[in-house]
Amino acid sequence: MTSATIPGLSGTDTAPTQHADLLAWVREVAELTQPDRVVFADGSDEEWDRLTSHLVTAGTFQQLNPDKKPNSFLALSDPTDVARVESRTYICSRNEADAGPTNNWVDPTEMRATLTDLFRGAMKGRTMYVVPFCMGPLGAADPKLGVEITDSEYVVVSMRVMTRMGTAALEKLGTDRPFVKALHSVGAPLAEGQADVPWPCSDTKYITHFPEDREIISYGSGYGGNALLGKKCYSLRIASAMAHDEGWLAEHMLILKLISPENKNYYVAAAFPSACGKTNLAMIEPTIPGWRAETLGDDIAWMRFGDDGRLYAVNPEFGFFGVAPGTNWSSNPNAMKTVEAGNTVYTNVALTDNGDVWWEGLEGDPDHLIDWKGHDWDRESEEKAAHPNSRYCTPMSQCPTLAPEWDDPQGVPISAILFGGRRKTTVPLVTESLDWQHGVFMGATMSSEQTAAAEGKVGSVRRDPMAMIPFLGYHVGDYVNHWINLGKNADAQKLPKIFYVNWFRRGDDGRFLWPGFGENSRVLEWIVNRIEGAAEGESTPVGYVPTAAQINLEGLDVDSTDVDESLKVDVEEWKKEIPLIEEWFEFIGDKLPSGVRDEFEALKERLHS
Ligand SMILES: Nc1nc2c(ncn2[C@@H]2O[C@H](COP(=O)(O)OP(=O)(O)OP(=O)(O)O)[C@@H](O)[C@H]2O)c(=O)[nH]1
Ligand SMILES: O=C([O-])CC(=O)C(=O)O
Ligand SMILES: [Mn+2]
Repeated sequence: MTSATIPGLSGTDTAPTQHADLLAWVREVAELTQPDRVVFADGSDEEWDRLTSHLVTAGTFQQLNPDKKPNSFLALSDPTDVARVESRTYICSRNEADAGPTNNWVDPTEMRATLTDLFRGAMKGRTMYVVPFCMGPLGAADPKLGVEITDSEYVVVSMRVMTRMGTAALEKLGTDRPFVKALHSVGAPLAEGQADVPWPCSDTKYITHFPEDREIISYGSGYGGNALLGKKCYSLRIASAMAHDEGWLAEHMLILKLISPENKNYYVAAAFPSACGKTNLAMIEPTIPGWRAETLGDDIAWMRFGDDGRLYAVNPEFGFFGVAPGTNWSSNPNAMKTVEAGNTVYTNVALTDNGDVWWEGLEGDPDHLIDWKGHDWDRESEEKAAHPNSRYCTPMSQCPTLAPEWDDPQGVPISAILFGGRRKTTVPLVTESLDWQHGVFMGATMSSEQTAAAEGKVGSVRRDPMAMIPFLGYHVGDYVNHWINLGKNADAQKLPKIFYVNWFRRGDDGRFLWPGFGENSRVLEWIVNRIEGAAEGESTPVGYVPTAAQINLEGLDVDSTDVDESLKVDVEEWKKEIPLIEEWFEFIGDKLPSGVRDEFEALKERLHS
């Protein structure tokens, strides 16, 4: 096929690919959506400059002061388009039963018909970008490719930061390699002569996944996980379905490398729900002497067993899309150094009078700001200057603690898996599981208070299996069973040990009982020592939990009774969890594996004996 048959691709341009399926799809989408022009994104610096200049002219971006934040930009979104929209997110599997009780489902034929209507003419007045990308190292034997078609320049520049995007990915596609189709529109066509708004989007939103077809279609939102389709949509929802079929794991996990005083490396993967501390832990600065940490990923891990029987993890991403509020030079200096290096897109933070950015929790005490809604803000203002889910989008390569092996297609062998949520009560600072099956039970029943990362009531507790509830591409019962089966088929000696952590337990007055952040290295040290058989822990009804005396608290300036409280296993509090877990298991239904039910019965017995 020649490029001339792609409507909108100018006659003098030729499509930079011979991939027949890709060209056919591009033509089909262009015919349906009727953009003014079609552009293949190459990921070059020249393209970045052109698109960021365009976004500045359009009012979407403000260029930040280059002395403070080189080559960096601030975007203020439409106030209705600030987070993932779980209520508008669908898993359109062929059979409703395969989507399971945690997902919205619509019959795929019906959903495609709805979307076809919405996409008809949806890109009028806009440019349609064809964005080839690769999740995970380009050097992988079987690179995981995708192409996002989008009418948002904001998405193109963000995808360049977050994924291996452009010519290199297009070359990997060759003429016939399979790829995930990821179609996106902000859903705001422009009539002839109609002026654009800085943040086009639609009141109608659909974030849809067709797991059997390995396809994503997203309409109406320009923000984060709704629009950067390589991230949650591909690397978790679609990839979790691939992983289930192919015997691997696609997880909502950071990947961290710990280096002990003896210079031994330990790789840890940790699943916490959105806005519960993954990015912070991924970039931890240990406070205990002799320990160092390096970063491999802050949000997503793909894990598969190696020939040696160990579980290896790679991070499919290329950048960090981190929560800004609370990030500062003391809580997360490495994130600060990463963004200070420039080349960063900030969304919904506040603008200072000297062209820098500010958010709640950042150092400095500005008198005056432009807040995330574009209004004047001063210290008397009642509204927050930055949206609680405001984000920075920044290249991983700028992270000062980046592990040298971050781009290795082999991945890194995982020694420990951490699950953790945000719980004010009940859940101890750290608990070691009895074995893999018990660890899977912990993950399957983990719970957390709702945060601002998705729409919904902040603070209410929900069950969130392995922090995957918004990101499962199939039935939650089948997912938990997949975890059980991987353990059954593995060499138990080589499986990572599973731990449950909670940095967020609180005292009566609402204060955090544990200082968290860099001090979490003390918990990590205990975990590593448990792996080495070199630390004590108490056997409790919920698993092995250290006493305050069993973790290294040297030099820590906190009330020791607070540490005791953070580690307490209160049997009466745990008994109150039982009906909640019961309810959760009923909700999952028949597909819940029997091994997990056995663990529940055993827990009940231990709590009552
Ligand atoms: N008290 C306490 N707060 C923490 C700790 N670690 C992170 N936080 C806070 O939790 C919030 C979210 O932290 P992040 O590290 O950005 O969370 P995340 O899991 O990466 O979130 P997503 O990017 O949405 O998936 C921030 O406000 C942090 O300041 C901790 O150890 N203790
Ligand atoms: O997906 C997003 O918009 C941001 C994110 O990382 C999350 O919410 O977990
Ligand atoms: Mn994060």
